[in-house]
Amino acid sequence: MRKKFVAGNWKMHGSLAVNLGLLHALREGAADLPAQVAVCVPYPYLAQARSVLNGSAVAWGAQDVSEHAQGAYTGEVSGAMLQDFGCRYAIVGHSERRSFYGDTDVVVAAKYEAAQAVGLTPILCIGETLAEREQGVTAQVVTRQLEAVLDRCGVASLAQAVVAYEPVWAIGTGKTATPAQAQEVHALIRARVARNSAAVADGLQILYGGSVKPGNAKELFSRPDIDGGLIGGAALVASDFLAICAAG
Ligand SMILES: O=C[C@H](O)COP(=O)(O)O
Repeated sequence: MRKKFVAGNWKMHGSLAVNLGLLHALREGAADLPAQVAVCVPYPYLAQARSVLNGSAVAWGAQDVSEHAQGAYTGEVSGAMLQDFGCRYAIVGHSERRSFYGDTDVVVAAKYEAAQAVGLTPILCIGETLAEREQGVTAQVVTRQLEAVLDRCGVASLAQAVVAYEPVWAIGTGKTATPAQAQEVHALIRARVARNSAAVADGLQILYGGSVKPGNAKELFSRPDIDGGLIGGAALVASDFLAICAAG
């Protein structure tokens, strides 16, 4: 039986002052929830997340990681540095990284590998754009994105990873995929992994991301292949995020 997992992705939001109240509210509010809970914060706030969340039920992580272990890569942050700050997770392949910063499938797979090399759990984001959905190529797109990682790291690596299906057209738009639409793609992802390993597919947490709110979380999370959510905007409001976590 897979445990539900709800992760917040703060994106480029926050300040030391604003984060403080949010982190303390999560520390207290998530104490007795059955779901696993994590927040992925901007790099400068990792120390603050560690300081407030250490010893709590809430894990923390980063929103990206370099594919390089170390060296002359100005502006990059390595997996080992994230480990230094107690991170458990690193998001890789978020559609905003893919579209704004040119992260290709190959780069995303390299980042996934770099995260795992230091013991971080990558949260691998995959998902189609609106144009791709309208062209009827959703299955091909998510399969291609997943296979980039399968080809590089093998199916066994997914036993130490989380996948997040995030249809790009649903991110920050208020347009949530219907539970049936999301379930269909989640089942397809799990079936593709099962072609390589039924056991890994069975244990794999596949999160849904894209305009998840307190009002739609329960219905989404009740679908058999939806194991929780990767939450953007609603993760910035403690009561909303905790309500979503409680739906898990
Ligand atoms: O990583 C989170 C997703 O991009 C979802 O963002 P959203 O909940 O604001 O739509």
